Amino acid sequence: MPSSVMPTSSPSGGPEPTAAISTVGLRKSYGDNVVLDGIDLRIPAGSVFALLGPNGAGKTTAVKILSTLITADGGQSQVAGHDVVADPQAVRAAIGVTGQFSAVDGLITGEENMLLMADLHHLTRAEGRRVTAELLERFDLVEAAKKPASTYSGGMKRRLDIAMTLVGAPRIIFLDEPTTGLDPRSRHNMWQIIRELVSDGVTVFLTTQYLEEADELADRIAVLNNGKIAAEGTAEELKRLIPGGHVRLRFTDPAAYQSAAAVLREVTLPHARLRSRGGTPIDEALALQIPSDGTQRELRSLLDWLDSAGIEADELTVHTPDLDDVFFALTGPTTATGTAPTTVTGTVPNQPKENAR
Ligand SMILES: Nc1ncnc2c1ncn2[C@@H]1O[C@H](COP(=O)(O)OP(=O)(O)OP(=O)(O)O)[C@@H](O)[C@H]1O
Repeated sequence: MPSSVMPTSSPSGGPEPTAAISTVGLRKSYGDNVVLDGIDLRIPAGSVFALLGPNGAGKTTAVKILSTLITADGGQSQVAGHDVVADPQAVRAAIGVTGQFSAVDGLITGEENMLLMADLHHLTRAEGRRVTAELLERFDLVEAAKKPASTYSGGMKRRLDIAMTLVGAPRIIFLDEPTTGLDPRSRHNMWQIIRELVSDGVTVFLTTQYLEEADELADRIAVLNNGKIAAEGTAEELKRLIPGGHVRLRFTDPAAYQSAAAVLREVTLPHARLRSRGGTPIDEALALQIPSDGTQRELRSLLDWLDSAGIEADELTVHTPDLDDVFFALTGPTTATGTAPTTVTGTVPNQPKENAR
């Protein structure tokens, strides 16, 4: 299993872009719990960086250190060209932070929340009103502006939270799990907002549990595990690190499924869960998974083999590795708890060599 840290230098060999955020040997422990065990990061200005990791990996801890909320035990960090320990005020002036727990005060209106933020940033009254009006418009909150924030939906609250973060026009924004708990539409809206921020030149440091989110947004992704960066690179680079391609055969007839599974030795039948709805047996997991790199040559060979073995699936899909595969491969089996496989894995006997890994 790959565990090396990928190079962060510019692949073109040209001069490296200015780093908005960089860390060298960052360390943090709570008692015996070593949370960050020497983290090196270099995040170019104007890019989106996603920090992935299982629950408790230390993502929020990293955000807190870089945003000067807590101090590291060792190592160095620079944000917007300022050392976080030597010059925390300068760092704070350059950044915005939207945490997992909203800064929105539910008792006052959205507009009042924004004006409060403008006061905190020492904007004049007129400037505060101008910025507030502009941001409420931009985040589609004009209609709700005069209503107490407690009446807002989760997506509206999150938009207000980001709008409040932008009052100070930060060049670097930390978004700690910005879409947790949002429905798919609100999540896509938030992604659009993040893309717009980046097109304005803002650097985004994102932590997320959603691998799809990192895939959609991030220029570079780092996977944090056991206190270290297990891998770092673009989504494509990370996907290439691990084998995970497979062909999935799905059956609607349990008997056809079982005879195919018998042919594909080493199957684990208990994974196939038979369910009954309204008296009709429906098996959502009548699926077999066969390792494959998805090339035309391999697929042709696999189809020939399936024909010769008398296996006829109702659906055949080709899967290339996704970030889920990367995440599970790099962060170990314990993180897969609760995600019991819905497929069974078999090897194809007597197949041409390239089909059986
Ligand atoms: N103030 C604290 N005192 C003691 N331990 C802490 C403290 N803050 C965090 N930890 C521990 O540090 C580890 C990392 O926590 P952190 O919140 O950074 O993880 P995370 O990757 O953000 O997790 P999640 O995805 O669940 O938010 C956890 O084991 C957590 O229990």
